Amino acid sequence: MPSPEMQAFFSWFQSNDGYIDTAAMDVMDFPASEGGRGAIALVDIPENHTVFSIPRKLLLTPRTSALPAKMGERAWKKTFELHRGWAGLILCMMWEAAQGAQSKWCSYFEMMPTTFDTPMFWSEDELAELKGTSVVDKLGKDDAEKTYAEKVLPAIQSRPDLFAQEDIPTLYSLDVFHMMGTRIQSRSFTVEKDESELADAGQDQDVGNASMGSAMDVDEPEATGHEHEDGAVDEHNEDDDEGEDEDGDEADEDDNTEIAMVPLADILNARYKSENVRLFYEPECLKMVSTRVIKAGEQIWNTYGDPPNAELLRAYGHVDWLPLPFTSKSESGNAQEQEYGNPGDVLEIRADLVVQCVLDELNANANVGGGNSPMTMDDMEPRIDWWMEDVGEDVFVLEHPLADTDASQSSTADPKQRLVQTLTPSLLAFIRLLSLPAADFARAQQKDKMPKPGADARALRVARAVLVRRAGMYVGGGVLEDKAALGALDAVPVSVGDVGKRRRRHAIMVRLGEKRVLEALLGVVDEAAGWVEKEEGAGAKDEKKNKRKAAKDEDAEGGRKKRR
Ligand SMILES: C[S@@+](CC[C@H](N)C(=O)[O-])C[C@H]1O[C@@H](n2cnc3c(N)ncnc32)[C@H](O)[C@@H]1O
Repeated sequence: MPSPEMQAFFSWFQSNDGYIDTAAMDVMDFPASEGGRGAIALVDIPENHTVFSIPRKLLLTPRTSALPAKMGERAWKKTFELHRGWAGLILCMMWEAAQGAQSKWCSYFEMMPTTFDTPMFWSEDELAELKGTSVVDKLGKDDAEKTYAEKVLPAIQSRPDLFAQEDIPTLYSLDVFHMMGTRIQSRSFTVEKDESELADAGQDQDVGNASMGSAMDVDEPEATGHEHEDGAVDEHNEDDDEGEDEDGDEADEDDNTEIAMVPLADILNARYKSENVRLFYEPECLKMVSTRVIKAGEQIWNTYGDPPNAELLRAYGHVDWLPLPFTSKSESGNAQEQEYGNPGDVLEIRADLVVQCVLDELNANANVGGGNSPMTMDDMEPRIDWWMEDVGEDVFVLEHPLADTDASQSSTADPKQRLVQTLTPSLLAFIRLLSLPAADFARAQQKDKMPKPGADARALRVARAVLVRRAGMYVGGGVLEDKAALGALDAVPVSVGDVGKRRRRHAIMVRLGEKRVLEALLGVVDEAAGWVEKEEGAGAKDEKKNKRKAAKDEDAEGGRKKRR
C-alpha cells in the first residue's frame, strides 16, 4: 500500500495528464539494499511496453518554473548568472517548494526524500574513511557553498518581493540549497529540449540551459517512432560531471539539452546491469519503456550508467554489492570463495603521481652523483603541457584486469599488447612521453607525434611505483584488512537508524573495490616484469650479437677486398 504522499502524488500526476499503466506497475518498499522505495511489475510486462509517460509540462526546469520570468532575463543571466550550472534549477526548486500548495509541483516535493547518505552530508570523521578514494576529490562542497554565497543568496536578497526575507533561514538556507542540489544529483535527467515548445513560448533557447551531468539520460527514439536501439545511450556523463556538484559546469550555449526533474521517472532504482526500462523522449512527453520482458514481482530498474561504487556513493549515496564475475586467488587464497563488490569498480590515478614516479625512476638511474644533474619538475613541464593540449587526460582510469569490459582486449593474442591494454594505453603513453631523452622529446614534438604506449621494463617499474604509492594513500590497509573490517561490521546487523555504521560500511566497500583493482594490477605488473626484462635482455643480447656479426662481416669483406 503506497504511502499517503505517494497516493497524493499519483493523483496529481494522473490529473495533470500523466499516464501510468496501473495494471502493470505499482510503487512499493524494497529492502534498503535494493533501493528502498521503487517500482514493481504487477504482471509480466512485455518488451517495448510503456509503463508510464510524463507530459513535458510536468518536468521541473528553469523553463517550466515561473521564477526566471518573474526575476527577468537580465537579472537571471547577466547579474546572477543563474543560467550556468545547477544554480538556477536549485533556486527554482527552493522557490517552488516555498510556494507550498500554490506550486504546481507541491505533491512532487512532498514525495521526495529530505535526507541523504551522500558524502556531501558526512562528518569529517566519516569522510576520513574515504581517504584515497576518488570520492574525496570530487565532492565539490566548497564550490557548491561558493555558488550559494555568491550567486544564489544575493539573488534571493535582491528580491524581497519574491523571496520573503524572514524565510531565508528556513526555506532558502544553505541546508535547503544542499538538499535541492542533492535531489538534482540523485534524481534528475538530461533531457533534450523540445524545439517546438521553445518556439511556441518565443523563448530564448539559452534560458535555463543547465549544466551537463545529472543522474540519468533520456534516449531519443528512432525515427520510426518508439522503438529503440539495444544498448543505446546509458551513460552517466561521468566525464562531464567530473568535479562538478551543485555548482555544475558552465552552460554550453549551443547545448540543446537541459537538466530536468522528471516526476515519477525518478522513482526507479538502479543496479549494475539490471536495467529493464529506459526513458525515451517524444515531442510532447517522456516515456518509460521496457527494454526486456519484466516478470511479475520483479523490480522495475532504470540505469544510472553502471558507475563504480565511488561514483554511486558520491552522487546517489549507495553502493552496488553483487557477486563478482571474477575471483582472485591472491585475495581469498581460495579461488572458490565468492567475492562481492561492484564489477564496474575502477582505480583512478592522477597524472601528478605518475610524473613524480617517472622523475624518481629517471633520477635513480641517471648517475646523478656522477655529474648528471637530477631531472626536476621544470624539465617535465613542457611535456605535461603538450600532453594536456593533445590528450587532455590528467586522471587515468584503470579497470580490473579480469573485468573483461572490452572483448577485443582479451582476444588480443600478443601478451605485450594485452599488457598495454590492461595497464591502460594512455597511462603507458604518458610514462613513455615523460621518460623520453631530451633529443627524442624534441623530435617527437617537432613531428607532432605523441609517443605510442609501451610496456617496457622501465614503464613497468614506474607503473609499479605508481601503484605502490597509490596504495599508500588509502586508509585501512589492503584488501584483506578491509574485508576483515567489513566482516566485523557485518557480524552485527546494521539497524536502519545507525547512520554512522552504514556510512562506514559504504566507505569500506568503496575503498575495497578500488584496492581490489589496484592489487590485481600490481599482480599483473609483477608477473610481467620477469618476462619483459628477460625479453629485453634477450633483445639486447641479440642486438650485441648482431652488431658483432655485422662488424665481423665487415672485416671479412674488407679482407676479401684487400686480397682481390
Ligand atoms: C532516482 S532515486 C530512486 C527512488 C528512491 N528510492 C526513492 O525512494 O525516491 C535514487 C535514489 O534511490 C536509492 N537507490 C537507487 N538504487 C539503489 C540501489 N540499488 N541500492 C540502494 N539504494 C538505491 C538511492 O538512495 C538513490 O539516491
